[in-house]
Amino acid sequence: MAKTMYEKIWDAHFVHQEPGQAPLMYVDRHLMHEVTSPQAFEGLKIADRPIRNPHSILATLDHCVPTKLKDRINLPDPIGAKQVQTMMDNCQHHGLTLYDMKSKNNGIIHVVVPEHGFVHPGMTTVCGDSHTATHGAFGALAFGIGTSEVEHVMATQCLPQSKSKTMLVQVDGKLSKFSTAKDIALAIIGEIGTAGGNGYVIEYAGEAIEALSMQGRMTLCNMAIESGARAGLVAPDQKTYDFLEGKEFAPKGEQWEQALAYWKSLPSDDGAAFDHVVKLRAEDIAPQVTWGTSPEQVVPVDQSVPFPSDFSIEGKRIACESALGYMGLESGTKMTDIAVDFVFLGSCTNSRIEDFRAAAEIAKGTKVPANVTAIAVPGSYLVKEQAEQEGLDKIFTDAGWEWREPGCSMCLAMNGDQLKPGERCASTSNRNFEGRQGKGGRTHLVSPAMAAATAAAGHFVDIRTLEQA
Ligand SMILES: CC(C)[C@H](C(=O)O)[C@@H](O)C(=O)O
Ligand code: SF4
Repeated sequence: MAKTMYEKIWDAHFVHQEPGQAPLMYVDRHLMHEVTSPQAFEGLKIADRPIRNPHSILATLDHCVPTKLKDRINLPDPIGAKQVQTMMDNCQHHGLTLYDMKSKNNGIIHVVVPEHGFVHPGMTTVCGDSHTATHGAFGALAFGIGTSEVEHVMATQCLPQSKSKTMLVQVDGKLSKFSTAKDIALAIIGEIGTAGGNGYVIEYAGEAIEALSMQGRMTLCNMAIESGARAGLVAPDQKTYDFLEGKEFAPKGEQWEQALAYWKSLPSDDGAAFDHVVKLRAEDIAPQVTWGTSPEQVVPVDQSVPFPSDFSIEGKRIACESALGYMGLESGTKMTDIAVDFVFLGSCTNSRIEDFRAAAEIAKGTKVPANVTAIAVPGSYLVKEQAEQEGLDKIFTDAGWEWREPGCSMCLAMNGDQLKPGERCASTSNRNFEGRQGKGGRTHLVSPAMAAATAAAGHFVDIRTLEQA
């Protein structure tokens, strides 16, 4: 019978099912950061259990890590400092690979892991972090788990998992040069809503997805979780293999050939049935900006803040009213008339080298207005190094941006980088919930190029109009 990629990975990792209980799935890779692991290590200690496969684990420090160099030596926040120290102690005790703040490999877990080729097509991958979906870009089944599950996986290398339904999101046609993977991700969420993916694993396919670079596919899969899906997947292809070949944790020699043969068997079979299919045309996807407090509250940049009456479903109408109040916005305001106080270029959605290249292209020769703060935060030290070699840091600092050390930074207010109440931010991250970037902070999600144009103008800009100028 024709199978989807998800079904193939599922079948290959099925271990056992007790009657009346969820199936047990084998876990290949376990990613870790300092926020969701301490209680799991504590649980192991109390039960006096070892870690079953320390080699399946790769850990980093990212969420609590300050991005100002001077603060990285003595962390100003005692809670963050304790989480960081606990992670270092736990990894040392169990002999785990940890990219700590002194490591040249340090950075955000979902940026660092692909840099070293740690996750391969067909692998099951978990992490106590919802944006684990990022690694679906490699055709791996990757998803976030809770802290008690982190402990369970460390002890057993298995996870009780119910089987998901399958959704195909097919994006046909060609994207305009102004739109990016981020715009595709936001447009999909705008279309299906933040609950649209509930109970599903999404496979992204179609000409526009095939045309994305590996980094673009990571951005897209990163946001699968924001549409409510368990995970996002893109079929592996030559781009995937080229990306992985030669990386530290990629198979070598004969094992590479064997792996390649397996990877090539993974894409969904012709005629495989999906439980739900959504189709979009890439040509229709304009640069997107969120106006509300949920990623689904999004419009193309040339449109206006909606009216509650635009929504026929009552829940969405109420959500619109509440979001407008929190965001301090009036219906009918053109998105391009909304001024910002802050611009954040970073997060595991958009802090890879291609993101900095795209933003720098627009930032070049511009000046951030005096009343705007713009920070560029590479996702890892390797991204930072590469960007500096290309002179991108200079482009940003010449334009009045701050150039920071890697970490989650202003994606979430956990490390000193945050908005003040009422401040408005154009952000390349993935969540615009109330208080996400600081209590009372107002977040608008955009692509890196849109963020750079916003930083230069002090308000949102339709980047499609820039070239004609
Ligand atoms: C801290 C962590 C549990 C959280 C997540 O799961 O996503 C964080 O990374 C986030 O983006 O909100
Ligand atoms: S960058 Fe943001 S979304 Fe990604 S792991 Fe860090 S906090 Fe979560």
